[in-house]
Amino acid sequence: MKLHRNLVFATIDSLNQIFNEGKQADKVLRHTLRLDKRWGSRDRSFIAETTYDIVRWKRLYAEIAEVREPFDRANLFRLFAVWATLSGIKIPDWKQFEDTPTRRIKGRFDELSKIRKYRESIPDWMDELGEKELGKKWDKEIAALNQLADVVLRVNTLKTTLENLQNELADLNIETETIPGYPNALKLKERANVFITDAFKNGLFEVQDASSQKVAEMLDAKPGMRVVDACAGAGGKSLHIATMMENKGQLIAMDIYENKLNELKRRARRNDIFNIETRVIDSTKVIKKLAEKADKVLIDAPCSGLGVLKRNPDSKWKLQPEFLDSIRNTQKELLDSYSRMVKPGGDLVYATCSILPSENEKQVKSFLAREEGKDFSLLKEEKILPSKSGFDGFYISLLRKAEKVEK
Ligand SMILES: C[S@@+](CC[C@H](N)C(=O)[O-])C[C@H]1O[C@@H](n2cnc3c(N)ncnc32)[C@H](O)[C@@H]1O
Repeated sequence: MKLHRNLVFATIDSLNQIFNEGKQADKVLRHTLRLDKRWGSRDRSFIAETTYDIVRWKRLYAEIAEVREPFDRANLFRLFAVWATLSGIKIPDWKQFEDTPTRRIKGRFDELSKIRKYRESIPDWMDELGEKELGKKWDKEIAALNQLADVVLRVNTLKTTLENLQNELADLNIETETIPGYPNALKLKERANVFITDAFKNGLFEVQDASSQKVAEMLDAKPGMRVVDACAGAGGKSLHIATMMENKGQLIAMDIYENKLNELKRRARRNDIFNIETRVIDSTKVIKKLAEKADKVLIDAPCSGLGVLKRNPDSKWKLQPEFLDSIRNTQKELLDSYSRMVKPGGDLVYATCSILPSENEKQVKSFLAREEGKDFSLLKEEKILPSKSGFDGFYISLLRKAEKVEK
């Protein structure tokens, strides 16, 4: 592969914004990829994939290159040279790459690969936490979380069928395959920008990881029910739930951020979904008003996001251990407070995109032992491990509230 100067420079500029200006990788790339109209899809893939690779392997590459943060431009080129050398790409004779020690890079790689926190390129605290919570399993999970995520679509069954969508995409040379056990999912055989297709613009599918598609399935909302999606965000799960409800009944989508709910409404319109009502949680009244009124409540809780590192490798560097303590506290509060919306005999689904027991089964266990959870019992739980599923790491549990006994 020949390296092109403008693509390498665009990659270096993106890295500078992510590492030195604290910007989010996906936002930076969205902006960078719009900068030059002459770039074709291969050029864009090069910039995006290389940037993500260097973000993912930042600690390992920095250790190999013997550079420390904050990275100046020369250091960013050194990280790039490590990436290129380890990818088997010939380093060009540009002045930025003068004296690149190719042999030393390979030697340092072999040496550092013996130590997990370098091999998997993660902060010390994350490595310690993973081992403490998952023991021997951590090795496999963190390795799986460093693999590139597949692109998975969820078919909008209100507007098309899996077969029709598969054919429509195939006509555009976007080949997909079904995934056994995931009835509405299609996996792209090769990465492609599906967002520019008419099928996407017409709401025939959403991009949603296979594990995430299991959440609405566990909730199993039926047409005509009243359902609350209490942490709906931009509505990834809400859209799926509303689709399963066939637009019949009421889905109340809540979040503390109005802008996320506005995005949800936009997506709902594209999907031809009409039974979602949004509510901003700006006081406890919003929850109280719905006390014991919902057939089903989903708490897709804010979490560490450790299960989705494949997709967001920069969160390895943005996450802080103190955030984890506070988020566990939030999860506990949400379970205690939002579970009150479930009517007797109704269901509560608690889910996270984390693989840490302290955010998952331990939260549920202590909820069931508290006064607030005394009427609930655990019916099912699924711990989706990235090493086994090949998709994101998730935790999903189904709790049922007891019927009221007449006295
Ligand atoms: C895991 S994300 C939800 C993702 C969303 N359900 C989806 O499928 O796209 C967690 C959401 O919880 C929201 N959140 C944080 N604190 C909250 C609170 N106290 N009450 C309700 N939502 C909250 C966040 O804004 C975020 O959108």
